[in-house]
Amino acid sequence: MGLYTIKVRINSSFYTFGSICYDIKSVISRNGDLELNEIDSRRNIIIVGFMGTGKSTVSQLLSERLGWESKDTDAEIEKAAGRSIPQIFAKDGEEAFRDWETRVLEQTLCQGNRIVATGGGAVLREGNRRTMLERGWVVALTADKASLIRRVTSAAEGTRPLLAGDAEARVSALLEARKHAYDFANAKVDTSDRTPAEVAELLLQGLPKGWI
Ligand SMILES: Nc1ncnc2c1ncn2[C@@H]1O[C@H](COP(=O)(O)OP(=O)(O)O)[C@@H](O)[C@H]1O
Ligand SMILES: O=C(O)C1=C[C@@H](OP(=O)(O)O)[C@@H](O)[C@H](O)C1
Ligand SMILES: [Mg+2]
Repeated sequence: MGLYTIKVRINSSFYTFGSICYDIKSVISRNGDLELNEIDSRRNIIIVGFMGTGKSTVSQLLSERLGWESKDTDAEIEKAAGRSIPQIFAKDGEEAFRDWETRVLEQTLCQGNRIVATGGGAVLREGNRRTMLERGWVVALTADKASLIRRVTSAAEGTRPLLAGDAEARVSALLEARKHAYDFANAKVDTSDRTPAEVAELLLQGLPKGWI
């Protein structure tokens, strides 16, 4: 047997090994043994879907309803980067944003009992899809094109760099490009003619029996 030196760079309060999350605070060296406490990070509700399907809105409602913490990966990215999403896209480009997204998704899902709203493009990387399926129940919100356009062009909107310019044309092109991107989810809820509260209710009804 050779002698191995294992170096772990700790820059966060958890550490992932394979698909399991360990709490760094509970890494104790007792009698020279390394102990890692596994965090139960397999029970989360993860919301995916195209921009404007209502992921961020519905995650807040579910959080109030279940008393689970709600996290929005876009907000977490902005906090961690200290910049807005349009600023990240403008200065570093989409790939840099996707790298932030992968890191934040991994961190956010290293806990349990969370409602996690993702950004519409978080499903594009295979590794992200795997992480989501390993860490909870993935629900895809959908909506027809007219509803999406109405929502993403409303007064308070304008924060999505991928829709800059002709938002209607961009929604059409991206919807086509991503038409199968959300198929991996465990369940789907159509939000077109539903209020966010109705969407939240349907989503809860579709959870596996005895899961919450
Ligand atoms: N079911 C719904 N019906 C009508 N408007 C909605 C619905 N869900 C969300 N919205 C509105 O659409 C816009 C986008 O919602 P948001 O939650 O930010 O979507 P996402 O996070 O999926 O991009 C917001 O102005 C929000 O108030
Ligand atoms: O679909 C996408 O690629 C994106 C969706 C946005 O989130 P929402 O889906 O919450 O708008 C945000 O992550 C970013 O602008 C990129
Ligand atoms: Mg959102």
